[in-house]
Amino acid sequence: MDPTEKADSLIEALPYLQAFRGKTFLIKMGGSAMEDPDLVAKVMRDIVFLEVAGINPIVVHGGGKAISAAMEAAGLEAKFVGGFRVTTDEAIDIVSRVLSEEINPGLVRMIRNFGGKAVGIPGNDVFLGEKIKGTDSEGRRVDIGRVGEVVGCQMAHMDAAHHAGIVPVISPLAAELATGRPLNINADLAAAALAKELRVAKLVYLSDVPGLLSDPKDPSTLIKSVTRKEADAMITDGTISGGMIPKIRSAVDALNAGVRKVHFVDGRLPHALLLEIFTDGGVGTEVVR
Ligand SMILES: Nc1ncnc2c1ncn2[C@@H]1O[C@H](COP(=O)(O)OP(=O)(O)O)[C@@H](O)[C@H]1O
Ligand SMILES: CC(=O)N[C@@H](CCC(=O)OP(=O)(O)O)C(=O)O
Repeated sequence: MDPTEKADSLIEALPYLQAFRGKTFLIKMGGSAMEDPDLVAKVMRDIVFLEVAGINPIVVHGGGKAISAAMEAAGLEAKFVGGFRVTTDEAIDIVSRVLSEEINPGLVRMIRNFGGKAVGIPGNDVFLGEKIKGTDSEGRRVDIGRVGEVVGCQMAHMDAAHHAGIVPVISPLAAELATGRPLNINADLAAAALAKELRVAKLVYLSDVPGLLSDPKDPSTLIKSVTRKEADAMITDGTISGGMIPKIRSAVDALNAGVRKVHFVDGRLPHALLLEIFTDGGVGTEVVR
C-alpha cells in the first residue's frame, strides 16, 4: 500500500471517529473465537485502539469451549439443554475457576501488554441473577442446576472503571439474588443485559463465523444487514440454530431496549472489529431496528 492509500484509510475512519468519541461499545468475546491466543491478542489490541480513540469499550467474555475442556479433564460430562450448560454444584466451581482465574485475567493482561488500562470484574460483582429452568428438546422444563438469568445490575464497579478511564473485562457469572451464590449465565445474555442497562451505542458479538449466514454451512452466504423482524423469522424457520439463537434473541432484545446497533463479527479475522466499526463497508452483519 502506498502512503496515500494509508492516509485514505485513516481519512475513511474520520467520520466514525468523530461520531463515536465518548460513546460506549460493549464487545462480547465468544469462547469459539478464543481458541488461538494470537488472534485473541489482536482483538485486545483493537480494544486498546478503541480506548485511545476516545470510545469506552467494555468487554464481556465467554469461554464455553475452555469450560467444556476443563470439565472433561475433571471427568465431568459437558451437557447442554436448550443452549445452556447443565451446571451442577461441582461444575459451577469449574465454571467460576475457568472464567475468573484463567480467561478473565488473561484478557486483562493482554490489554495491559498493549499499553491499555483494564480491570477484571467478576460477573457476580455486576450481575444479580435468578435461577432458571432449561427447556429440553421435547419442550419439557428441566432442572439445569446453577444456571441463571440476569435480573439486575450493580453498577458501582463499572462506574468506578468508567470514571478512571479503565476498560472493564467482565465474566458471565451472577450473584444469586436470594443467596449471593454464583450462577452460570450464558455470556450472550450477560452481554445483552449490560448493553441494555447502559443503553450502549453498539453491542458487538465476536464469534467464529463471518456473521449471520443465510446458509449456516456456507460462509459465503453472509447477510450484511438484517432487521429485527427478519432475524425473528430466521429463528422460526430454523435458519438460525444453536449458539446463534441466544445471540440473535439478545440482539433483538437489546435493540428493543434502546441499544442503537448490534453487530456480528468474525473474531478469527484479524482486525474485524476495527473494520466493522471504522470502514464504510464493514465486514460482518449488522442488526438494525
Ligand atoms: N444462521 C447462522 N449463521 C451463523 N452461525 C450460525 C447460524 N446458525 C447457527 N450458527 C452457529 O452458531 C455458532 C456461534 O455460536 P457459539 O458457538 O455459541 O459461539 P460463541 O462461543 O462465540 O458464543 C456458529 O459457530 C454456527 O455454528
Ligand atoms: C449457562 C451457560 O451455558 N453458560 C456458559 C457461559 C460461558 C459462555 O456463554 O461462553 P461462550 O460465549 O463461549 O458460549 C457456559 O457455561 O458455557
